[in-house]
Amino acid sequence: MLRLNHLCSSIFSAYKISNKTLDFSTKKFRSQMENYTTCSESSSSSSSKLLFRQLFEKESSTYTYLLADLTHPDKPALLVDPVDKTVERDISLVGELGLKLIYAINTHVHADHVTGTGLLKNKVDGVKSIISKSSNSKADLFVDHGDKIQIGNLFLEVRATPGHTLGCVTYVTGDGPDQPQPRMAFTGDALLIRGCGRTDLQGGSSSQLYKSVHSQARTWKSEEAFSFLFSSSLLNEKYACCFDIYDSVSTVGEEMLYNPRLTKDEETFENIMQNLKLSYPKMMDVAVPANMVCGLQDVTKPLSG
Ligand SMILES: N[C@@H](CCC(=O)N[C@@H](CSS)C(=O)NCC(=O)O)C(=O)O
Repeated sequence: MLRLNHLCSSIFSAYKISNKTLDFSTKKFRSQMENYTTCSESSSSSSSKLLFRQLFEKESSTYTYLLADLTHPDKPALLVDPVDKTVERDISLVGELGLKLIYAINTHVHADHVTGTGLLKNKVDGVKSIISKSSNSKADLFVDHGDKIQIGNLFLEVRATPGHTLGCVTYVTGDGPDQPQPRMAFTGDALLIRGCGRTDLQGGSSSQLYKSVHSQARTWKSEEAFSFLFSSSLLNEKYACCFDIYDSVSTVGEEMLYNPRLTKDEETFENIMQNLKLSYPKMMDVAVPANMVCGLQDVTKPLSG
């Protein structure tokens, strides 16, 4: 409940976006928020019911997300950005909840940890790995901007958000009366809570990241400002000095108002990004090659790509 209160206090205020004031305290929005009280299940007025879990891996400070359609007879599920070190935890949880894991999907080729995708494929029958085509990695299935990933009656839309890496994508829960509300955006490391992914490695570009976020923002309908934003990494300084569990979620609208990097003009943003002075990720030389093959530690099955 504390968590809900935190969300409410940061969200239930009037936000001004593109000269349009959005009232976050509406009755409708409050009732939608109540679906997140336990942070585990979200229902819409439809027959689909989303199960949602945010899971954390301490060493790399990575968030993994578990999503499933609870109303479908198979309870199909997917994991967004699994980590190799926490694969057993993820498999146990999927089993305990009676879910059928069908996809292990990645937002991009990570540099700070090895993806759990390969281990999941080896340990759970039928799991397929997914990554963007533009990542140039190996996987079972590739996605491009505009594609949809179906789990039961729920789906995720794929939105290209390059800039942190060349092939970064954001997965957004579906739009429509039978899809959960508010929508949820899984941004990987493109847009972080009060920050963004670094742009100095892996084909990164600050100008491209700026355009990715702002061009997406222009396409958002006013209600989408309410969408929850879930990243895969925390801002480096946030984790190092003032990590607070309540900062594990934001909204699209909140970031468009308060993100200290992306609310600046493009030139200032590029200047900020050039002067971050972040150290080289500890796992980079191991993680990137492993993640280019979706983390397949022991390649038993041929993959396309
Ligand atoms: N300390 C970590 C790496 C920290 C880091 O560089 N984080 C990345 C995301 S993972 S490549 C990032 O983009 N951070 C942005 C920021 O401003 O903090 C390690 O060595 O693993």
